[in-house]
Parts: sequence; C-alpha cells; structure tokens
Amino acid sequence: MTTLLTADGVSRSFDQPVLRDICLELRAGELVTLVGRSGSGKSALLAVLAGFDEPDAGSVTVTGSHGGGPPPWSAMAVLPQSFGLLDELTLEENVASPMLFGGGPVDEAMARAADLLTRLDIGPLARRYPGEVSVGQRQRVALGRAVAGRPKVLLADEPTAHLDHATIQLAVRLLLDFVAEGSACLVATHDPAITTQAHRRLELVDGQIRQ
Ligand SMILES: Nc1ncnc2c1ncn2[C@@H]1O[C@H](COP(=O)(O)OP(=O)(O)OP(=O)(O)O)[C@@H](O)[C@H]1O
Repeated sequence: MTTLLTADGVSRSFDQPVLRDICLELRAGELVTLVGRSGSGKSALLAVLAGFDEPDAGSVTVTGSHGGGPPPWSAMAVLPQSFGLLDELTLEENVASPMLFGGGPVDEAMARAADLLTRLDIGPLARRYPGEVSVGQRQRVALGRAVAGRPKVLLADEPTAHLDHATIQLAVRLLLDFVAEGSACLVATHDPAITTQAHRRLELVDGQIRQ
C-alpha cells in the first residue's frame, strides 16, 4: 500500500512533553482512528501532522507536499473541532469550495456538493447558511467539505461529536468510501462507532503511540 503520510520521531512539548518520539504512517485506503484520554495530545498531534504546528524534533512528510508549512488542499484536508465553515457561503458553496478554489468546473463542484449533502442527509438544506442550521448539521457540512476535493490525506478531529447514532453511520460510510478511492484518513475520536469500523486503531498514551 502506498504511504501517504509519515511522521518520524515527532516530539512536542509545551509546559511538559506532550508528544514523545512518535512514528506513524498513513497508507492509501486506510481509515485509522486515534484515541487517548482528554489532554493526551490528540489535537496536538493532528496540528503537527497538518503542518499547523512545528515539532520540536522529528519530521512529517506528506505525499504531494513540498517544503515547510501546511500542505496544499489537494494533498491534505483538515477537519477541525470548530468546523471552520465560511459563514457567508451557503452549505453547498461551503462543500464545493475546495473544488472551486482549486479551479475545478463550477457545475461539477456544485453537483458533487449536492451529492455529498444528500449522502449526509442534509440535501434539502443546501441553500441555507451555516448560521441557519444546527450544530450537528454544520458538522456534516464540514465533513462533506473535507472529502469534497478528494485530498490524499484527511485529518479529522472528533468529526462525529455532535451526531446521533444513525447519522454517525452515514459519516463513517462516507469516510470508508473516501479512503476506498485511494486516500487515507486519521480520525481523533472517542466514538466506538468509528473505532470498531476503522482499519487500524492507534492510542496515545504518555505521549507515545500504541497500535
Ligand atoms: N498551544 C498550547 N500551549 C500550551 N499547552 C498546550 C497547547 N496546546 C495543547 N497544550 C496542552 O497539550 C496537552 C494536549 O492537548 P490536546 O488538545 O492535544 O489534547 P487532546 O487529546 O486533543 O484532548 P481532548 O480529547 O480533550 O480534545 C494538554 O495538556 C494541553 O493543555
């Protein structure tokens, strides 16, 4: 399987060491979950993998990315706990935005956005704005947008925290279909509905990864 992301000896300290000599690989076709107690460093690890934060030691390599800083959208998408939706765009425009900003055809982008919103059971809300829908609906929009541009790697921080059981199944199905097309996804989550369906499970304990 093709390796899409490699972390080699990554360490990061704030007041205390949070990540210690972490090595991991994400490969094409994999949905991988990252669990760990609150404060164990899951978000800190995602930030370093995403290039939003610099490790004190070690390196992160992402396929399709060159040089320092966050990789381009075609190589990596990040789904933060705060969603990061654009309030002035409709839900369908938000989902289409990675394709539109990437210079793709508008009709294709809007059709894919409509399909993703339907798969996430919010198709009828496509023309609404983020401020006009519920938190769980916004979370689904953010998930749709994260996969829309078919990035090679998706890093998602608690992407189902606001969803009910049935909707979580839709989200997991979407992520499994996404990786089946040749991408890799790392999900920080406490949700057994995701961890039980993942291809691999990682746990952060005392700043280190357990498989
Ligand atoms: N910018 C920062 N400055 C100082 N300390 C930080 C910073 N970011 C994270 N930390 C600390 O690093 C540790 C790991 O935080 P992190 O947010 O990665 O945990 P987490 O596993 O994602 O937790 P949760 O499950 O509660 O979201 C915590 O002790 C946190 O206080």
